[in-house]
Amino acid sequence: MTETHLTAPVDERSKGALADSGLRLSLVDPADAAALDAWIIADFRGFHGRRPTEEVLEEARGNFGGRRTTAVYDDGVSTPVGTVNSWVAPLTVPGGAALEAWAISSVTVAPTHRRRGIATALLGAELRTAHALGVPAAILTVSESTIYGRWGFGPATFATGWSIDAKRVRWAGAPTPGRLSFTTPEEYRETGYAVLAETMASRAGEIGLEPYLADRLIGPLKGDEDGDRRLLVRYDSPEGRPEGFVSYVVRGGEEDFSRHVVEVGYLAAATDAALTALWRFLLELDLVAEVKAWTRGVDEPVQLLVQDIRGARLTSVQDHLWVRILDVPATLTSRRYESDGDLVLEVTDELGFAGGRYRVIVEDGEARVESTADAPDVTLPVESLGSVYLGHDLARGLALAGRIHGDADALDRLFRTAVPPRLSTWF
Ligand SMILES: CC(=O)SCCNC(=O)CCNC(=O)[C@H](O)C(C)(C)COP(=O)(O)OP(=O)(O)OC[C@H]1O[C@@H](n2cnc3c(N)ncnc32)[C@H](O)[C@@H]1OP(=O)(O)O
Repeated sequence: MTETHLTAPVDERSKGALADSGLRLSLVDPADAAALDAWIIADFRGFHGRRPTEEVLEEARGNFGGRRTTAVYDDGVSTPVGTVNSWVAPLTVPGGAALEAWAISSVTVAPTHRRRGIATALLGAELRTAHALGVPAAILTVSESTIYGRWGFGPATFATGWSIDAKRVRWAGAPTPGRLSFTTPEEYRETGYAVLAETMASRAGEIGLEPYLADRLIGPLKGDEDGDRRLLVRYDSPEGRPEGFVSYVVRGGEEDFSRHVVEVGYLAAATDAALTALWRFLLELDLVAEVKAWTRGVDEPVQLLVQDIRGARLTSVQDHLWVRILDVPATLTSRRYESDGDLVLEVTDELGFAGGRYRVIVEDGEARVESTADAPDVTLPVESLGSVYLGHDLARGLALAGRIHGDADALDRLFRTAVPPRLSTWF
């Protein structure tokens, strides 16, 4: 039987390193409810979440069944002192293909055991396992931007936050035909999966979502404090085709009933018509003073959709998806390019997965990648290659920071895409 992320054995090197510190690295059997519950409790605690109720645990056990779940145990301590899980997710790359990527989540180390190398062992194990299985890249979204560079990850997409003064802005976008209607997660789930799949496939940087990640966007999970306040509105084209939805919560209004605040949970739009219609719906809600949204793209057009541009304020821009390339030829040939070119890249990789000198020849938007001994045009660490891989315009800044050497402009021309990559959710 071919090994998969679920069946590959635990990484011997990390197991040995942890054993030297009296700790035990082990996979959690998804059928072992008690072990999985203890892992979930440790995971929630690691992110300062509340202790999960029985109902939340039951749901989470189902959600994590398809993931490789790894724990570090300090024998005698009832919950794991380290957690991580992983699965293989389709990452949309420029041109629209799906690259198999090793998605990593739930990296936690108990505060009682921090800074003893547990995360180092966990991340090393993940990367070696992914590499051994032939998965060409690893991806994650991060709690802090200071953690993952050391393991060869580079920030590859950025996410924006918005605050829109709903009393100030007036719709200035195109007409929005099509139909909006309230729905419920139960009623909409299957349709919502399809809309999400289309949305995710339409932009580099998005990932195909497991049912759990999709459910989280369509409707509340158990234990969601806002579960009974969350509203769901669908958009269907004039022809009746489902193309988008928005979930949101309305708060406030206590002081002044005409000044509620709308918090957008998620806005999915497979088409521009869905995007504009859903923004318009949010901005024109009565009794609302402010609309807040997060995890939008760096090219979110909302300012251009209203008359008073300053009524739509960008409140945050932050690194979001981080990419770790494990196989340079496989990743570079899977995406498309918007101009042709020929570049020799010297990639350095301290962890030894992806280092080497590669000639990248792009013709008609498709790349061939060959090992070469020719002089490099560009020398860069693997994390910088991860940063430019999905098309973001980061090459110049990385060159200024000394993290790309050589002809960064040529690298930029070859790798950058007209539409920047985006990841619109967390995982
Ligand atoms: C994909 C995700 O899941 S993102 C979520 C990450 N998890 C969290 O934010 C939860 C709270 N934090 C934690 O659980 C832990 O602090 C972790 C997982 C971030 C780090 O675990 P530790 O076992 O303490 O890390 P470890 O001892 O292996 O440290 C490795 C190196 O990273 C550094 N490091 C660890 N955490 C951080 C941090 N938050 N910021 C900066 N550097 C860090 C260490 O100083 C060490 O550096 P060195 O090799 O130069 O000495």
